[in-house]
Amino acid sequence: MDKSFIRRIDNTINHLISYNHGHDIEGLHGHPDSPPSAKSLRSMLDGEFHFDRDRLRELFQTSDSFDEVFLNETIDIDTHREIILKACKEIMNLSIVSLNDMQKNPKKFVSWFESISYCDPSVALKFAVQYNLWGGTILFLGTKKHHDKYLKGIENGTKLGVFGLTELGHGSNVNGLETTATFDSNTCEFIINSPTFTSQKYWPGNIAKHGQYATIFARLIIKGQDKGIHAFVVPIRSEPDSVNPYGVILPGVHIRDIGLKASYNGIDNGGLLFKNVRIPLDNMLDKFSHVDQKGVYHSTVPANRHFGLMMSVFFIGRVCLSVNSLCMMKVGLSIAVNYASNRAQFAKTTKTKEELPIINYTTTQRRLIPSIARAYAMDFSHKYICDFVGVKPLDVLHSYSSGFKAITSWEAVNSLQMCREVMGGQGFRMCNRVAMLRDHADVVTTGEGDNTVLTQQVGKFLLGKYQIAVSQSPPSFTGELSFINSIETSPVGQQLTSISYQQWLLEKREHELLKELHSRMYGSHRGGSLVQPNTEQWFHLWNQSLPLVIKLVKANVDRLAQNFFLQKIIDSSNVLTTDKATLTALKNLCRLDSLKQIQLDLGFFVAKGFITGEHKWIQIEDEINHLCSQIVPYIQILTEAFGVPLKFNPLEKNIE
Ligand SMILES: Cc1cc2nc3c(=O)[nH]c(=O)nc-3n(C[C@H](O)[C@H](O)[C@H](O)COP(=O)(O)OP(=O)(O)OC[C@H]3O[C@@H](n4cnc5c(N)ncnc54)[C@H](O)[C@@H]3O)c2cc1C
Repeated sequence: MDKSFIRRIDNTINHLISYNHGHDIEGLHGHPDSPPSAKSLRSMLDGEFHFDRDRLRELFQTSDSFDEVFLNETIDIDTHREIILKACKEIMNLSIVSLNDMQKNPKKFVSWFESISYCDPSVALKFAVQYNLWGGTILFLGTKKHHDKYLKGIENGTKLGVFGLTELGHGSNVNGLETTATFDSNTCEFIINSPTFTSQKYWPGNIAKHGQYATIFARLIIKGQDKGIHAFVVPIRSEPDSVNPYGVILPGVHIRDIGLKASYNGIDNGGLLFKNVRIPLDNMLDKFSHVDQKGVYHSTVPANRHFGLMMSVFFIGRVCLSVNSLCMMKVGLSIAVNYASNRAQFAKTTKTKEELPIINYTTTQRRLIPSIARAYAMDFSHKYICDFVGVKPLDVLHSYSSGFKAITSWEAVNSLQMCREVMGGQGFRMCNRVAMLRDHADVVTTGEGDNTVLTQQVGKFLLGKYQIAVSQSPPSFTGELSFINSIETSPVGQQLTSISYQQWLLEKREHELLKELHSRMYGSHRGGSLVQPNTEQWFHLWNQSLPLVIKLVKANVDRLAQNFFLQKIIDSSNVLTTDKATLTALKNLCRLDSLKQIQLDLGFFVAKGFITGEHKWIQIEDEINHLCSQIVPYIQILTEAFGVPLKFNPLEKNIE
């Protein structure tokens, strides 16, 4: 997005809107004349793949595989797992996406993944394992021979598989994996071994019951030399037959069932150990490196980049999990908004008989509306991020997917907790889904990379870019940091709801935090003495800076989310069918989201002198209340636009 364009964003949006609609948006105060168009909002959120989304909604409504029996009665986990597999097969039968879409049409794939997240969350996670991870390793790390052999069966569910990265002893630090794949020059095979108890593959779905194959990440050992972590396809069960629909466990493979979990009990997570399991040479996924018949190792990438490169291809999987948590949040908000709009408690005065729907209470509005604003911001952001695949470098995409996954899933958990509370006792009932969704969204904060650990990767990426920029004379900020070049020394105005002012605050915060982190790590706090990376001193400094890193990543995501939201408003204003009231609603949501994020970090802005004035704190409260009061009349339109299928929106009808 062009920087100077953003800088004049208030004027620009006004101009674009008046150009298209003959109306000055700043002239709109109070409620717009008419509510936003549910149809326009729905079409923005459904995006270009709305037909696919509708086909899925239709399936969910009509098939009893999506009836979520577990919400109404206790079912054993085995039954649950079978229901989930059946539901996945029905989705597969629609043939909406192919595995190749992860590479060729990621936006379509992510949109599909978000749509399958409306129903029992185990369905989406089963697909995350089968398509994104097991399928993803074959697609991204394998070559033609692997594609020909596996992709079709993965897509239609006849070859179910495992993504075996995490071990009992190593979760976040997967670089420390212990499983070995030793090349045997006599037979030209690899021997897969779990040398210790802690080296067992631990957690992956599809282990305990359904998986026939596993992609196993293991240390490649050739002639006693450790060549680092590589990926191998290892059969773990025999071909299915009429007696054993998922085959029998193969010799040398040991499997355990992880059992009941706090959520996702439709997934057969397990532990997996290998004792001298032999696999042919061809089972090495050899996109980046291979071993020839003579046992000579060949690689197209430097050893120190090999593992990082293997992991970075999972960009789309991480975006999928992020939109998965976003979808759970949207569903929860839809349910809670229905409840709050219909549930009446207390009258305005003792003389009045009629009780007020709880949505009228400011606290209810404050618990729901800022999250709705965030949901819109995150939705638009993820769509633009998908557009960057193949355009922006892998490290930038990795930074986006990691930062947004962390901030979105954390927000989803907080928001779903708020939804639960807004619904009082009804929020506890499984059949009302919100508590169930909260417990599932929770796992997204850990899966596909623990959020806290992911933020460190984003922090290191930003720090590295900053170091390159400031080492030049004069400093030159490009790419992801180009926003720094044009931050004004002081804001043009200080009106709290001015988009330009909000943008200035968000940019200033990110820049200041980055400067602070750089100063700690690169020595200006210690008179400029440079700390060598990969030393104990560097570790100590980095460790001390971790809370700062999380703040930085939040700042980075908030700034980007505002940019993406503004881009969406501009793009929508160029679509003649987008009416004025819808654009006004979007603008209010954008302002509310930015102001809410600023409020959450008010101490920083005040301490830095970016927000001044004795009464500013209360003015921010009032502005947020005011924006919520502007939005509340059309709150149901905003959540209806999320398009939650009736079956998954239990309070669409009355409380039972
Ligand atoms: C339901 C579920 C399904 C899963 N499916 C799969 C799968 O299909 N395949 C697969 O391979 N894996 C899977 N996983 C594993 C998942 O990827 C790991 O749980 C995750 O990477 C975190 O590892 P861990 O659980 O060992 O946590 P740990 O690494 O033990 O982390 C515990 C805590 O320590 C903190 N921590 C760790 N290192 C640092 C550090 N350097 N700095 C600061 N804090 C740190 C983390 O933030 C975290 O809060 C699944 C997990 C779950 C829960």
